[in-house]
Amino acid sequence: MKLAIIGLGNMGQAILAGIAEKEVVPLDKIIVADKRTTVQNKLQTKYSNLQFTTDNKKAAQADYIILAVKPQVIRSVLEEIREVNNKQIIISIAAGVKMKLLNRYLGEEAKIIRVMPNTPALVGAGMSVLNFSASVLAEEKDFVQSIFAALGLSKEASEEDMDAVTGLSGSGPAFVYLFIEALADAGVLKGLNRETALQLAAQTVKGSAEMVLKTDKHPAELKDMVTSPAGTTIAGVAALEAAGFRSAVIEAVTKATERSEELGK
Ligand SMILES: NC(=O)C1=CN([C@@H]2O[C@H](COP(=O)(O)OP(=O)(O)OC[C@H]3O[C@@H](n4cnc5c(N)ncnc54)[C@H](O)[C@@H]3O)[C@@H](O)[C@H]2O)C=CC1
Ligand SMILES: O=C(O)[C@@H]1CCC=N1
Repeated sequence: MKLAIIGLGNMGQAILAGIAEKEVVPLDKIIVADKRTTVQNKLQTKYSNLQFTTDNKKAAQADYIILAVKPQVIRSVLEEIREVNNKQIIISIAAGVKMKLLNRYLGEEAKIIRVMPNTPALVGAGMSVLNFSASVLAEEKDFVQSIFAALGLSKEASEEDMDAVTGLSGSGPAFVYLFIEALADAGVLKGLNRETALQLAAQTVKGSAEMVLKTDKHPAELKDMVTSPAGTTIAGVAALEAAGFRSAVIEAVTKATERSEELGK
């Protein structure tokens, strides 16, 4: 069994790092392809057993092929690999790129899996959402699920949900980083040193997220637990509400979802 990753940018490298860390696929069974040879130098120093190529057709001989190129270049890569590929499993992580388009290039019977991962996969804390074409066999599904489960949480969704998934968990890390940066800036404004402020901000977000995931409590209940009558927190919550924090976040996910829909056209 051989795995290829085509496109070793931010997300391709995050997936590779997660696979290497968890040893879910041995590195000597992985071939990676990118047009940039500078990526090769960097990756070969880091992972000595990895096979690297600039030839997508060579990578497309693998059994499972992860396409981690941008939506804007995926058509040209599909053109290249479709000459080689016939019964392999194609895993596309491209935002907005629909099954219909992938089928147009690879055939109606092609085994295609759409996945929307996110960059925290790099540290084993990713969120990946998978959508399978009907022709993918149970054991193939299991194998691909095992890869993404090793990178964090993984779950299945219908294709119609994939744009919203992209807007929320695909793009979401960037929104959360903005929040962390803003928390840290506020700490600095109030006299904390930058290093301390950033650590406090990141651990606060991590701990709060774990409370949501590990307790059965609704976020509103968890918020109420922090919010003492006439205390500090309610003063801050009121300021966030006055500034339209919730509607700004809803608008961010809505715009990201709409952009994913656009990329699919
Ligand atoms: N960055 C993220 O957080 C996430 C990205 N994605 C999806 O992952 C894909 C890649 O995104 P990023 O890693 O952010 O982009 P990126 O620009 O960092 O990486 C793309 C890589 O593809 C390479 N490339 C370009 N043309 C190529 C070709 N013809 N053949 C082989 N390699 C080629 C580039 O050299 C680059 O290394 C996109 O489709 C995006 O929608 C999905 C989930 C999250
Ligand atoms: O910004 C993007 O288009 C990609 C897809 C989801 C996260 N990053």
